[in-house]
Amino acid sequence: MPDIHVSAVSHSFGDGAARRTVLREVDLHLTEPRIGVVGANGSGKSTFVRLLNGLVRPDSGTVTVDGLDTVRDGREVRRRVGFCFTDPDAQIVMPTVGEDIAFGLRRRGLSRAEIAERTEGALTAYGLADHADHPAHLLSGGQKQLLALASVLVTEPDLLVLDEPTTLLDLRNADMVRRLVDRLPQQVVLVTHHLDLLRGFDRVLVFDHGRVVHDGGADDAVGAYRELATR
Ligand SMILES: Nc1ncnc2c1ncn2[C@@H]1O[C@H](COP(=O)(O)OP(=O)(O)OP(=O)(O)O)[C@@H](O)[C@H]1O
Repeated sequence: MPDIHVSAVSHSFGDGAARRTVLREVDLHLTEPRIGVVGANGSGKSTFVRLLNGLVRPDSGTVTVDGLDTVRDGREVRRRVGFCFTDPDAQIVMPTVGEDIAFGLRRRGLSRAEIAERTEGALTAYGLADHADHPAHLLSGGQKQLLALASVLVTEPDLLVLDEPTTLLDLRNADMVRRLVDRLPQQVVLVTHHLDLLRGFDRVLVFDHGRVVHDGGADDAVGAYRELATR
């Protein structure tokens, strides 16, 4: 499993009176296969996971993935860290569903035959086989979320970061994503408000006002989060 080191990371957005500190002195060493991230709206979860592939550069402190610094070695880090955004529209880059899945593979210099084979496999695995030539922006919200997941997983990253991957999915597809995450060989960091997705996770971090206020097994952490939410 990749080795994630987050050392003394603080981060703020905005300037002057509008300055808002979103992460405060976060220190973590993450090596477990399944890591969940929960917390109230605005508690810093998305900002935290965006550190992991260098999308957010910390104001202070460092983040490394397998010894690679997410700022200094950003390009290499992004090859290893697959990232699925909450809003799948932010991730669709090509006109059709099939082309979108193939896009990440083309950038990796694979042969035409290999790209076609892997793309077809992903289309089938995510229930999108009938939509290969369909305009990607015309998919339903949930189908777009599945496409975003397929386009990232097809590149076989070492670490997969999922920021609320099931917000738009119906019950069946949300369940499909849960089972899929269970089976993945990769390390997964998953942000969610759907606590049932975290069943069996090795470690769950609870964020509150930019700090990790609880860090433990799934049951304990979910209990701590519930308590925090009802305070
Ligand atoms: N690019 C940005 N510019 C300015 N402020 C930002 C930016 N990104 C996030 N923030 C602010 O940082 C705070 C934390 O946001 P973040 O998205 O990390 O929270 P979250 O815990 O993921 O919330 P949610 O559960 O609602 O998705 C929020 O107040 C948000 O407005």
